[in-house]
Amino acid sequence: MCFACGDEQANGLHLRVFAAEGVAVTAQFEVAAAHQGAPGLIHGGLLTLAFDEVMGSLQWMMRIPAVTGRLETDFLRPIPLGRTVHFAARCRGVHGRKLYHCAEGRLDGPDGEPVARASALFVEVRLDHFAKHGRAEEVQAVLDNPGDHRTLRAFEVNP
Ligand SMILES: CCCCCCCCCCCC(=O)SCCNC(=O)CCNC(=O)[C@H](O)C(C)(C)COP(=O)(O)OP(=O)(O)OC[C@H]1O[C@@H](n2cnc3c(N)ncnc32)[C@H](O)[C@@H]1OP(=O)(O)O
Repeated sequence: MCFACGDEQANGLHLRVFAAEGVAVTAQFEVAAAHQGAPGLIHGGLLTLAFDEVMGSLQWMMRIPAVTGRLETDFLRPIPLGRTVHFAARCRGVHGRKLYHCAEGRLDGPDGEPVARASALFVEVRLDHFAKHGRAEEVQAVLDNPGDHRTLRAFEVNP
C-alpha cells in the first residue's frame, strides 16, 4: 500500500508510471487539496516523494532491486493545488551497484512550464533487504507470485 502509487491510499499521490523511449518513464500527478503545504500550494516534501516514486520506477524496467540513497530536488516554480505535474525520468548511468537517475516535472502537460527537477542515486540491494528490514511475509508473498506483481506495472509490457 505505497503512499505514492497505491490506489488504497485515500490521500496518496495515485501516481501512474508509463514507459518512455529508452530507460525512461513518464508519470502524472494531480495535486489535490490533501497535498497542500502553504495555502493553495503543494507541499515540497510531497513533490520530492513523487520524484522518488517516479525515479524508483526505473528499477522495475531495469530489473534491478534498489533503494534511494540520495535524492536532490530543485523547486523551480510554486505549484498550485488543482494542477497536474507531468514527470519524465531517465537513468543517466550505472556504476557497480549505483544507479544514477534524473527527472523533471512540468505543469499541466509534457511540454508545459518546467516547475521542478531532481536527481537521485539509487543503490542496488538484494531482495532480502526488504524482508530483513520490512515485513518479511509481504515480501515473500510478492516473491511467491511474481506474475501478479508484474501486472501492476504497465511499463513491464512496454507496448
Ligand atoms: C520484493 C518486493 C519489494 C518491493 C520494493 C519496492 C521498493 C521501492 C523503493 C522506492 C524507493 C524508496 O523510497 S526506498 C526507501 C528510502 N531509502 C532507504 O530506506 C535506504 C536506506 N539506506 C540503506 O539501506 C543503505 O544505506 C543503502 C542500501 C542505500 C546502502 O548501504 P550498503 O548496501 O551497505 O552499501 P554501501 O556500501 O554503503 O553503498 C554502496 C555504494 O553506494 C554509495 N552510497 C550509498 N549511499 C550514498 C549516499 N547517500 N550518497 C552517495 N553515495 C552513496 C556508497 O558510497 C557505495 O559506493 P561505492 O563504494 O560502491 O563507490
